[in-house]
Amino acid sequence: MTDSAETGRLRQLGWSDVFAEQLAPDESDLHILRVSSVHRSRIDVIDVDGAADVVLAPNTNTADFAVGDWVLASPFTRDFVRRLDRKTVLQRRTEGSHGQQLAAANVDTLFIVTSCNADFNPARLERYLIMANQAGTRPVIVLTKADTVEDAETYETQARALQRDLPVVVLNARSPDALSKIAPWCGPGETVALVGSSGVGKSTLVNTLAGSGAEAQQKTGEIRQHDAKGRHTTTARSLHSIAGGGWVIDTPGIRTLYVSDVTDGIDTLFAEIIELAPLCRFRDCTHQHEPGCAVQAAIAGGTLDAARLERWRGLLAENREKTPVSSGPKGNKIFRKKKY
Ligand SMILES: Nc1nc2c(ncn2[C@@H]2O[C@H](COP(=O)(O)OP(=O)(O)OP(=O)(O)O)[C@@H](O)[C@H]2O)c(=O)[nH]1
Ligand SMILES: [Zn+2]
Repeated sequence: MTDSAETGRLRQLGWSDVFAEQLAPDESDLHILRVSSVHRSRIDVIDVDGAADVVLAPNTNTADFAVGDWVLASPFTRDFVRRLDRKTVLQRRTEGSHGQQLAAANVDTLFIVTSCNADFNPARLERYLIMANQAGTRPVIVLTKADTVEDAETYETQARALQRDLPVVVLNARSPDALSKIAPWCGPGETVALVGSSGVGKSTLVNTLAGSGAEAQQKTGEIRQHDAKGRHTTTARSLHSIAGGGWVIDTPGIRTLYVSDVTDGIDTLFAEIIELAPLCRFRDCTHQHEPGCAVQAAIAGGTLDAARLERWRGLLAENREKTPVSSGPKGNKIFRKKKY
């Protein structure tokens, strides 16, 4: 087992008990590494001292790795030994196939970025929230371009209503104080990622997070290394250190992700509807026309937004359509019509 000073340094990299508990006694001497980028035939890793090395077996499928993963390697040969189980994993559905592509692993907080303008779209934000819930990451809504509107509070109120206890941060991504507003989620050892449409300010925020100091530039900038043929290559790292001590994962794939097989995430997002359902008179109530429906009663009473119920239905239907039958969502039965 690594000594406590070493463990303290590993924690700066995002290491936690969830990973330490996975180490077998005979693995105590192995090199602990974090994946900083994934390429077609190799992975880049870092350790507490910066860029490190790992050698994958020939023909390893690097699609099984994600930026943010923890891996173990032999300290002598640098040979890859194994990948540790993930705390959280963000995946994206690949277009035209049923496969899922890994976007990032072990992300603690997902910043869902949108602007105080026409980009603000509750239905799309709900999709991102579902994805974060499903992945096990903590979602935070970041409302950018607050400096361009008079009524930022209107957007903030709408964002807060999307999910219970949802943190919402309103800022100008170009202003230096943006960092202090998102700092609570970016402390030492914390890993964050950003999603959102083009132009909402994700790059601006990543730059703000990385800071502008020489050391930060060096840490987050491009890294030079030898490729398989011994040539020097320059590659962009996807795991950037944050000025406050945390890490931001910024891979090309992560910025736009899709909804699929996310039943649990949907249940969390629409918790107030899920909690009302058992109060309906009929156990298999579809919440459309049945007498004694607690969901319809909440809409009539003004405590539940009818549009939200519709979006819940739409997302469940979409999820059912996109999810392979073998792992079908348990929520399907809600849609099975029954004659009374
Ligand atoms: N006024 C103002 N401008 C902003 C703010 N955030 C971003 N911008 C500007 O909006 C433009 C787009 O910002 P980016 O950071 O490139 O957006 P992005 O989300 O990274 O976009 P993609 O790289 O296309 O995904 C830039 O000109 C930014 O300077 C903000 O909070 N206020
Ligand atoms: Zn009902």
